[in-house]
Amino acid sequence: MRDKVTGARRWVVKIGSALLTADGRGLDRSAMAVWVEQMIRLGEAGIELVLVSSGAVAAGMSQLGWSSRPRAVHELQAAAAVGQMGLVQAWESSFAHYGRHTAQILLTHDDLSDRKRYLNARSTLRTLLDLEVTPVINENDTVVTDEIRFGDNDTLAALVANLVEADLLVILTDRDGMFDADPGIKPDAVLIREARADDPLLDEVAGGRGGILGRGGMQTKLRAARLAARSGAHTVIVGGRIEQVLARLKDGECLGTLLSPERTRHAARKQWLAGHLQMRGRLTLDAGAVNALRQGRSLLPVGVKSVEGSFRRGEMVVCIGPNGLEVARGLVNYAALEAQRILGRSTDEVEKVLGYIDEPELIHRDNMIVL
Ligand SMILES: Nc1ncnc2c1ncn2[C@@H]1O[C@H](COP(=O)(O)OP(=O)(O)O)[C@@H](O)[C@H]1O
Ligand SMILES: N[C@@H](CCC(=O)OP(=O)(O)O)C(=O)O
Repeated sequence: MRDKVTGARRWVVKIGSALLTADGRGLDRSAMAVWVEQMIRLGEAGIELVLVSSGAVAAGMSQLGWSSRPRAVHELQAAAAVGQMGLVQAWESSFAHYGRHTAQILLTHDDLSDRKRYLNARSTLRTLLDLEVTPVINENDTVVTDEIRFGDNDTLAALVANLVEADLLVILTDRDGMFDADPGIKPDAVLIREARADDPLLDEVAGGRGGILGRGGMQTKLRAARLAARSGAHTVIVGGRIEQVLARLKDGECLGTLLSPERTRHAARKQWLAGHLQMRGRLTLDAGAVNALRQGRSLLPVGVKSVEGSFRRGEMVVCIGPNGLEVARGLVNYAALEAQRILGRSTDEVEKVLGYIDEPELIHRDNMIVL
């Protein structure tokens, strides 16, 4: 029984090219339908799920009648642009059987390293999850080069897991999990059931590159598990063709390889916030807001008495109590000029003052450390 898996409420599921495209013969729609059925059941069990789907290049190659993966990046990008259409259509129509919608999100790593774009992507994803729409994410292959060359949706999936604060990253692939050697080279290799993501011994076993369609191999999956672990998420690398794989994972069956983080999600997030960012401004709060923050709630504009500094959306600010002492720090949802205009205002008034509303919170509790 894996309680970290059965207890996970937010999952990121990544499906690699090799699986999705039936080893190069176009999209495997029947396999997609089987995963969708399981994802729908997970949703019914109260799990929020984000899908990271590769397969655009492979689908495009088959639509264009190409039998071998091109080397030139512009050809890969063209194939991805063609294939992405079919890929999202296939997901959408499969979810539509259950009266559910999907949403296409194309991201690059740069989008997630810029704090403003990071927050924007995060609000969109949160909103989609609230609307019970399944986001289907792929790399924005038209504008990336290295990623498309190396096939790195594993890393993208891990960054998405950090972004949405997933509890669990499930990487579905064409093997049953991570073996102690590449099973393509050593047929008697043994499946690793569980390990710590940071275990250095794993570097040796994950040495090989992937197949002709998927490109990352186990190396990128291991790196993804380590990245996901930074925000406290567990990763399962598991065979996507195993019958009812997602449902059985949810039920706690020991399928695939479970890679665990060294820290809890809360500790990981705190460390990330504490270590990486420079303070750009100060918000002075009233006593009510200080209490709310101490009870684990978000900071609303209504509890803010003054704003100092020239910060932008997504930057780090410090929150000071009425006694002048620091209470919290966090990533702010509004730039300084806007924050000035909405301080002391109720949530209803924010939209009237600004003419729009990004988020009701000035700092969301997930983006804050209370001291
Ligand atoms: N230690 C290992 N355990 C399992 N598979 C491995 C290992 N090392 C290398 N591989 C290779 O990685 C491949 C899966 O990666 P990849 O082709 O990139 O798939 P995907 O498209 O699912 O990302 C497997 O088919 C396997 O040959
Ligand atoms: N983003 C591209 C390539 C990503 C890729 O190859 O990833 P993977 O198969 O998961 O190793 C695509 O959709 O084809």
